[in-house]
Amino acid sequence: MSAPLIEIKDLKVDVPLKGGKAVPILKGVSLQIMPGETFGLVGESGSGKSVTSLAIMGLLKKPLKATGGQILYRGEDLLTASKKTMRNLRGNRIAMIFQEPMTALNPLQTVGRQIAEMFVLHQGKSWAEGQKLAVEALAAVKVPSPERRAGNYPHQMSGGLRQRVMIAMALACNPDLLIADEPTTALDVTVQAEVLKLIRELCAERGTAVLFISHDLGVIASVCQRVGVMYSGVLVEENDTRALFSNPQHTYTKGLLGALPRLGSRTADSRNRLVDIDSIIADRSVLTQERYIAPRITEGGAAQ
Ligand SMILES: Nc1ncnc2c1ncn2[C@@H]1O[C@H](COP(=O)(O)OP(=O)(O)OP(=O)(O)O)[C@@H](O)[C@H]1O
Repeated sequence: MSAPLIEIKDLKVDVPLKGGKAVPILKGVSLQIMPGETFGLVGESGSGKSVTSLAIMGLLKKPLKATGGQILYRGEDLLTASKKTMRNLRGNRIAMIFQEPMTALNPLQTVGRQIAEMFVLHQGKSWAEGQKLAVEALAAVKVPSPERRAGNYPHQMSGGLRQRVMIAMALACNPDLLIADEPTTALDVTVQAEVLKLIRELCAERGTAVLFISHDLGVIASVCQRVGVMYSGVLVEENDTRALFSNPQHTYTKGLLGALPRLGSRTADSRNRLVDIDSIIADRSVLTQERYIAPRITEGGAAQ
């Protein structure tokens, strides 16, 4: 089995308070993402999914503070890497797309120029070459009439097209890892399905690993090979997607799956009702004390 691309070991992130106390945000998260693997992080709002991804990108801002653990990328600890190293990695080797492309795109520049800039800054191309590559990148994400569209400003595009532009920018330098934080949450269902298909296909073609963050189990199931379930700053369960969906081990995961309405099956519990997670367990703090991390199964069938 090859070495992990990203290995997070016992990552702790706090918000320090006056008087030396701190609010724990991540309480010792450990996970591995293999080269080319699509890893999903699922969990309710506030469970720590975005903070985990910001830590990988080196973008934790005050008051958030990494207070322990390691984030190894090809063996180098990103928590102690220099600002210069992180600048070189971001956008180039590790790229990110967000829920709302308008917050990441510059409203005053054409999308063609913004994509071209990736090639100029990270690959030393000339602007003329960058513009040509930008049109090719738009074509690769299936934007119709890419040459004409390269001259559009972000506000002249639909939400779905803007997300395609973000994907084109993120994949411009063929990163090793794409972090996708709720990339389709703001899109309507048909556009969402197209964008998910695009991410899946492009990353598989290029061998790009994906850390896919979502609160939507259906989306995770359609994209990811392996899934981690976060609850209150703890990775409470991790398994291959199929195994996790067919045989959830952790009480919270069972609750999440029980709360999903399913076509073709009227019952989520024996009384035809969807499960309310709060009704499963009265004291939610108990949930973080339980963990189930399934070993990875290698191609030969051996557990690691
Ligand atoms: N800048 C900040 N200052 C203080 N607390 C923060 C900050 N950013 C995040 N938090 C806290 O950290 C916890 C985890 O937040 P995070 O954004 O990672 O959750 P999430 O699982 O991504 O949720 P969502 O799906 O809503 O984005 C939350 O309790 C949140 O309030």
